[in-house]
Amino acid sequence: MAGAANQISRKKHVQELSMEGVEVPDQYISKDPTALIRGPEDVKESLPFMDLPVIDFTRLITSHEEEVGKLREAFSSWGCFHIINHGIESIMDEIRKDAKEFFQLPMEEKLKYGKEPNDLEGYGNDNVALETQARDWIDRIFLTVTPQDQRRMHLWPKNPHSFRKTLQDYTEKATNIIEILIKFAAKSLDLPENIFLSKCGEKPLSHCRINFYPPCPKPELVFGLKPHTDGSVITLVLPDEEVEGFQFHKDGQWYRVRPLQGAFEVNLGDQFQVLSNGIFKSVFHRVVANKEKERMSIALFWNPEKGKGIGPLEELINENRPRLYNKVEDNSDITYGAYQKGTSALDVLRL
Ligand SMILES: O=C(O)CCC(=O)C(=O)O
Ligand SMILES: [Fe+2]
Repeated sequence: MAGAANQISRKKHVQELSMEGVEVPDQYISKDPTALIRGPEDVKESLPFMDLPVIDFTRLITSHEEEVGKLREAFSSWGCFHIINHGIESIMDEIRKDAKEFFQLPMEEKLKYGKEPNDLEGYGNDNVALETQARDWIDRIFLTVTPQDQRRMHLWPKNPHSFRKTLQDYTEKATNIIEILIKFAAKSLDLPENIFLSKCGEKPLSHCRINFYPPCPKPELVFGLKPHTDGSVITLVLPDEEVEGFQFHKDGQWYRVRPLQGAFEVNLGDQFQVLSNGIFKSVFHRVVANKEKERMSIALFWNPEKGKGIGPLEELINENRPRLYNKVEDNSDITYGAYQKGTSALDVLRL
């Protein structure tokens, strides 16, 4: 009987489970003793808050020295920070509105853009590669954004009718911010501004993931997203403005983050750690579920051109700082495999 019940719930999306108010199904509850958390007791309200560094984007792009210094510090000892004064507040509101509307549509409408079971792209829930691994308490839309000729347009929602255009406008502006941050990251190390970008090739690969975390009756048993580092160079996250949930790990401790109105959150990914020969640090982070409230975030993952080998910049290798990582030809398989196993891609790349 239990098996049959599992079969049924396995097909359901988290949003349906949440609305039906059923018990949290087993496959969402972590049982793996080697998982990166010890248990729900270190997840919840007992954790301290920590404000992330706040970078003023307008001050940064006018090469305000103090702001460039703050960026370097944020990249090298946090791997995670907020940016304000970025100038794209109105399109932020639009994409939030369209994405929320999509998740409110009837299931049969959303399933028109549904992903295939072993695919990542489209609307759907968490894929797990291992039976022992718990599913994340999340539904999402995952789409390739660039290169444009690799978009799978049949998976881009047409409902609400403005969705495609809004996503196009939003990701274009968000990409611009990411590329400026990568330039200023180089400047902050006294390197030519295009040095990282040019290593990443002409056709960066970017994916957008709209993360929708429905309320969970027992949030202490699940993760919205398990602890992980992003495999990207940089991830620009449009966080939920009202509902907290994002947590990060620093100096041996997990911290909660309060939402900051109008801000983006930037996560430095593994590939930037590799490119910078370990000067910049990718951030270990996770998302916890909420008992009463749904939460939504929109992540834009920016990666090098597909097949472009990524290794530490020669300029950042010297006697005092020997090469830390191997060059890797295609990081995406390593990253995804590592997430599924609950390990870090950097362990695979480290010399
Ligand atoms: O929901 C969030 O705040 C973070 C999302 C995230 O970490 C991801 O999509 O990789
Ligand atoms: Fe992430």
